[in-house]
Parts: sequence; structure tokens; C-alpha cells
Amino acid sequence: MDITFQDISHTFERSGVRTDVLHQLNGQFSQSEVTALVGPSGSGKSTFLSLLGSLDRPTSGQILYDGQDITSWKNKRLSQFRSQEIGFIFQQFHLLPALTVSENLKVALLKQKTSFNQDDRILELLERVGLDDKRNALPAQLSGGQQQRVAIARALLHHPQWILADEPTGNLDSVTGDAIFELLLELHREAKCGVLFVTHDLELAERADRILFMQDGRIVEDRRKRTVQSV
Ligand SMILES: Nc1ncnc2c1ncn2[C@@H]1O[C@H](COP(=O)(O)OP(=O)(O)OP(=O)(O)O)[C@@H](O)[C@H]1O
Repeated sequence: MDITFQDISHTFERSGVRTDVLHQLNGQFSQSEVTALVGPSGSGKSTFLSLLGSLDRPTSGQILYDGQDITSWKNKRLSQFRSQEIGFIFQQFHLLPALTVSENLKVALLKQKTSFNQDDRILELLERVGLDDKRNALPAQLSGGQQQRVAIARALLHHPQWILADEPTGNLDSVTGDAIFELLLELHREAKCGVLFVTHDLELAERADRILFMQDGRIVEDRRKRTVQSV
């Protein structure tokens, strides 16, 4: 499921003050790639990511998933699509402090009918991210890297087509951040989900298949990693 964005512009308006944040963005993201979004603070990366993830609607322009214009959908259909097809990961892990690790995952599935057994899926994912022995721990009893692993497991519950991550390693030391990023790359390969992530870390961005550079709400460079051609 590829994402196409056409003429995306976005303006925030607060107390009569308008801020034009994104200007006529056009392009496509391929599910088969890991794409990094980089650029100076305030260049519009998080805003762009939240529009792509349908957390907000663009002021103008279209976002298409496999040709379907999600910007024309009503809120109910959009939120259903979002919860099924997109897994979000943020710099802050957003775990509920009073719930255990497995309860944090369980609550993300609350009142949802799923085609899979929820307890089995939770266990499978906790094993995958290396936290099955921590399933009864509270978030405060985990390290930052472990908390982000829980957030990654939560993002993957519904077998999403896309993972959208806003500074997923921003709160972690470089060694832990590296391990988390490596896990995202592995999940991309295993689950075949597209990965789009915002980062300030250029070394991390260099490990993506593609880097989009943003400045003042525009895409100023679009660089793909050169792949070695087999002979
Ligand atoms: N809800 C909002 N209301 C008004 N202005 C906003 C809102 N959210 C973001 N902005 C403004 O939009 C611009 C882009 O912000 P955004 O967070 O997308 O940038 P960014 O590139 O992700 O920055 P950073 O790297 O610092 O996270 C900034 O000028 C910001 O102040």
C-alpha cells in the first residue's frame, strides 16, 4: 500500500494568527522502503507525518493510500482505517503508568473485534520485541528502550501496513536508540510494513532507503540510497 500526496498545504490558525506550515508538497512513499524525514526544527516534519497518518487533515491537497483518497473520508471511516493500517510510534512512549506491559497492549485493543486471538497476539509481539518476561511489569520498572519496545509492540498489534514514527529514538541514548532502530528495520523486513520516520539524527537517516529533506515547509531534497546492482 503506497502513499501518494498531492499538493499538500497546511496552515494553522490560532487566535486569528495564521501560520503557513506546509507548501504544496507532492510525492509518493513506497511500502517497500524505509524513509527518513529530516530537516531543521520547525520545518514541518511532524505536521507532515501527522497529516500522512490522518491524525489531522491538510488545509488543501490529497493523501491517497493505494489510490484511495483518505482526505475525503468521514471521521469514522478514517479512524477505523487509521487503527487498522497505521501504527504510530512517538518520542514519548505514551504508556499508561498504572497498567502492566500486557495491559497496555490489551487496552489498545479494547472493544475492538479482531480476526486474531488478542492474548496470543500480545504474547507473540512481546516475545518478538524481547519483553515476554516483563509482561507483568509496570512501565516505571522498565528502561526507556524497553518502554519504546512496548510502544512498538502496541503499534504492530493490528498488523499495520505502515509504521509512522516521530523521533522514535529521540528520548534514548545512542546505543539504545540504535537497537530500537535496528528492531524497526527488522520489522520492516519481516512484516513488510512501510516505515516513515522523523529524525534529527543524520546517521540514523543515512541507514534508511530514502531521505527527504524538509526546510520551511517544503521538500528541498529527495535522496535514495544507491543500491549495488547485481551482475
Ligand atoms: N497545533 C499548532 N498550532 C499552531 N502552530 C503549530 C501547531 N503545530 C505546529 N505548529 C507550527 O508549525 C511549524 C512546524 O512545526 P512541526 O512540529 O511540524 O515542525 P518539525 O519540523 O517537526 O519541528 P521539530 O523538529 O522541532 O519537532 C512550527 O512553526 C510550529 O510552531
